[in-house]
Amino acid sequence: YKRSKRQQLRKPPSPPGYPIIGNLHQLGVLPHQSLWTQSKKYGPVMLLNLGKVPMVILSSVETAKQALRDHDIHCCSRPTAAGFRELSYNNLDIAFSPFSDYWKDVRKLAIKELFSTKQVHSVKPIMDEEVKKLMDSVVESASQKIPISINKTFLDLTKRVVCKAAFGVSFEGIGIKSDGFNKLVREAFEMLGSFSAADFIPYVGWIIDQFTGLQGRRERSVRDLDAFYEYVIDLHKEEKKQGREDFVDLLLRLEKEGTVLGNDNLTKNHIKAILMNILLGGVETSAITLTWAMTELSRNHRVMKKVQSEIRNQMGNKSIISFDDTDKLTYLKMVIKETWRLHPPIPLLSPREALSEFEINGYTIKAKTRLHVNVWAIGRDPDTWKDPEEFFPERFMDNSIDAKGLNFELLPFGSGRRICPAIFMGTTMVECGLANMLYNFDWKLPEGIMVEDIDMEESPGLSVSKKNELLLVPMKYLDH
Ligand code: HEM
Repeated sequence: YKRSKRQQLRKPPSPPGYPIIGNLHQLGVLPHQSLWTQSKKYGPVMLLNLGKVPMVILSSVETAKQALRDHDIHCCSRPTAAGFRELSYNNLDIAFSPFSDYWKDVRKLAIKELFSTKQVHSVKPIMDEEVKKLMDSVVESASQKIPISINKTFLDLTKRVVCKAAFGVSFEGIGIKSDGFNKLVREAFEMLGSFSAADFIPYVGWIIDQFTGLQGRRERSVRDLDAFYEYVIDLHKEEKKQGREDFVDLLLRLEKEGTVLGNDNLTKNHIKAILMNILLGGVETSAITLTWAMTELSRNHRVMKKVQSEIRNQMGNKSIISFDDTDKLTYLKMVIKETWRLHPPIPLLSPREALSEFEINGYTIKAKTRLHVNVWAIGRDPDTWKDPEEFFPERFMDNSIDAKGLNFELLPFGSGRRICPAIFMGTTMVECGLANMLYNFDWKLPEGIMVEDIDMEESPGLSVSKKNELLLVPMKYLDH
């Protein structure tokens, strides 16, 4: 009986690998790209063996739907991995915690207290103030006709908003230099996205991590982030603040009240782990989207002009566009969706782990298999999208595809039980940041740079940002 059961199992196709390491060497520096190339040969359900760990890559709308909708309950856990474990104080956060009562409770709490529509609305004054500061600084550069780094400008905006909203301090109040802070966040994302040999090769993997320096980098990243959380928490304990309760105040209050999540009492480590999700989730993903959007617009003059005239016609003579003004900006929303199609900030989504056996396309996915949905590949699939390499926002005109996790063609926020809980907050920051930059300024390339010179190279990590700086010269559109 056992043999006949085994014969019924159909393994997904796999590229050939080496003994011990399996397919580990085939991941490359940008795994979403190399896995996309492999999936063209081996199909939309592909099995790789990373040392001892089986990993399935799903690369089509249909297979993503089967996993994240039909079998979500079978694969809504997260695998343990050295990077996730160390950065999340042993999986005490939301994003990397395995499926458990603790995860259910902490996610519920976050949705109610941190990411609700009401909370996002309470952040509106902060967002308006920070956007205004950003516009003032860009006006300076415009008056001197000097190019600015779009990557840094947007990262500056999102970190200022997140620091104020979540940690209650202005960014300068944190005491880390701007570049140091950017590095801290980028390094953490690289550590989260790195494939650590210790996770895949028993007994000797850790030696490889020591040898490659990965272990040292990870320890440094954990230490630096920990110092940052300590500083922010101490600041909150010292001060008797008036006014709006920020995320840290709220978590400290819940700790004091003896809140229980799953079987755990909320402790300082739980708070730090949750702050890690807010910091990393909140700062980079939105800034990455904004930078790619400006990059695509700089390469597509027609789309740039069209979106600017929509914003300028609709907004009249405002000085700042608030996030509740963006409802009418339908073409802007299409531009953002098109950016997410070609440049999803987390191109392989965060990994899932199968809790029990199930089937996709008739192939057996065994319990404990690690799953990744390659949303980057889905966005470029010619069976789903006409001329997929072209940046053409109008493709969203005659359909109701949105990015909220129900249309499997476009999954920048994932789907199912693990979907990003902060879709509203993320979308709001992106729409507001982009609308203001396009409304207040025209943009041109620096002297001697042609459109063909704009590169699209990506930087590795769990989230994938534009590797090189996009430099653009702002020109003030109107004096309000
Ligand atoms: C444009 C902005 C954003 C994008 C594209 C994005 C994308 C994602 C993706 C792809 C996931 C994994 C979904 C899955 O596994 O199916 C995720 C999870 C998550 N995101 Fe976001 N995110 C954004 C903004 C934010 C913000 C602003 C925050 C918090 C302030 C945040 C917090 C989280 C958390 C806590 C999770 C873990 C959910 C869980 O595992 O239960 N994200 N996000």
